[in-house]
Amino acid sequence: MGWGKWRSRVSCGHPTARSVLLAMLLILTSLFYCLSGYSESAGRRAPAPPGLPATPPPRLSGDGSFGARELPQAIIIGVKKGGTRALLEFLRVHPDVRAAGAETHFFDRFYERGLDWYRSLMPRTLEGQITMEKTPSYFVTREAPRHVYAMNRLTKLIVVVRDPVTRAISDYTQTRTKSPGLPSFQNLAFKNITTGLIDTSWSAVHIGIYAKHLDNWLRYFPLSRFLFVSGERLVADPAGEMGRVQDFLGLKRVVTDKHFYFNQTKGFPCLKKPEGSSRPRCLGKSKGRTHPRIPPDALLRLREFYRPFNLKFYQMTGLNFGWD
Ligand SMILES: Nc1ncnc2c1ncn2[C@@H]1O[C@H](COP(=O)(O)OS(=O)(=O)O)[C@@H](OP(=O)(O)O)[C@H]1O
Repeated sequence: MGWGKWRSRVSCGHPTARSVLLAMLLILTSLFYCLSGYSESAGRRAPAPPGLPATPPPRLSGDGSFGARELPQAIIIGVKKGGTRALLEFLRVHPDVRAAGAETHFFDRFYERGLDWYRSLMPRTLEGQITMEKTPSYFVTREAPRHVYAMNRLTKLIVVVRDPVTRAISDYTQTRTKSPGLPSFQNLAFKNITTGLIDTSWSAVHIGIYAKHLDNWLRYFPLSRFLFVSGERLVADPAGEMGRVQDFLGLKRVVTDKHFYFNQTKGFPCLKKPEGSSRPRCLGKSKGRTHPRIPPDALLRLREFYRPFNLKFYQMTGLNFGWD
């Protein structure tokens, strides 16, 4: 069959030629849709099926590093000299915890700098990791609960508490390290040593009135939002206390007794493998200082002073810390 004849057959609409043409058209059309559909899904995110959230954007930051900085979901708010550094360092061993290393003091000193500034201090986190920070002065700062509430009323709050008498001596020991000429502990703790009148305006004494500070926080947060960690048990049984903390934070119990050993020289539990290191490490020299000897009658008077506040604190928290 010659070219002319073929052409005339096609143009004349011969049935065989028509079906061949139709088949070719169909193939071409489906090929076109296939190709255009492919390029669409490669270039754009497919819409989420009804009722399901759209695929979250990848947590890649502008500079290409992984994760995003988030505001903390949990904060160690106190207390100063309670064992807050130990707790944070123990938590950082957990792969799902990322924490700001230094105390940020956002809610007590730098609140006017705003939440974006605060967020910028946080480490990057991946999906499923929680962001934390510790600033022990929050617990005794009047405005702190209101500020934390304004950020997120569901923030989890951890308070490491320690016998207020030992805590006061620890606080004093730290101040004396920085100012060697400081008067004696009893000189500062008592308005009048003979009458035994306590100077509650001295911060080392004031911080230990836990019931009073907790009262201020309870104006904003229910008790269920708090976890009270015993500073004494954190030393005597770090793994046990860490179990409670991980449960409270909704974390798998990853940090266990396998992570700790008791360092006889330091007199404290230390980490076998701290975050980012494969070598054992204890906390620095500023943690676990030798305390000065305080006269027994001064200690006794101070214990008497704290007793009713401690009992109130046990009642408020439903926990007996055994300080009396
Ligand atoms: N594992 C371990 N290693 C060393 N120290 C430990 C540990 N666990 C708790 N502690 C106690 O922590 C006390 C210091 O508390 P903080 O970290 O809250 O102090 S601070 O407020 O941040 O300055 C610190 O107080 P001092 O003993 O008075 O120095 C320690 O008693």
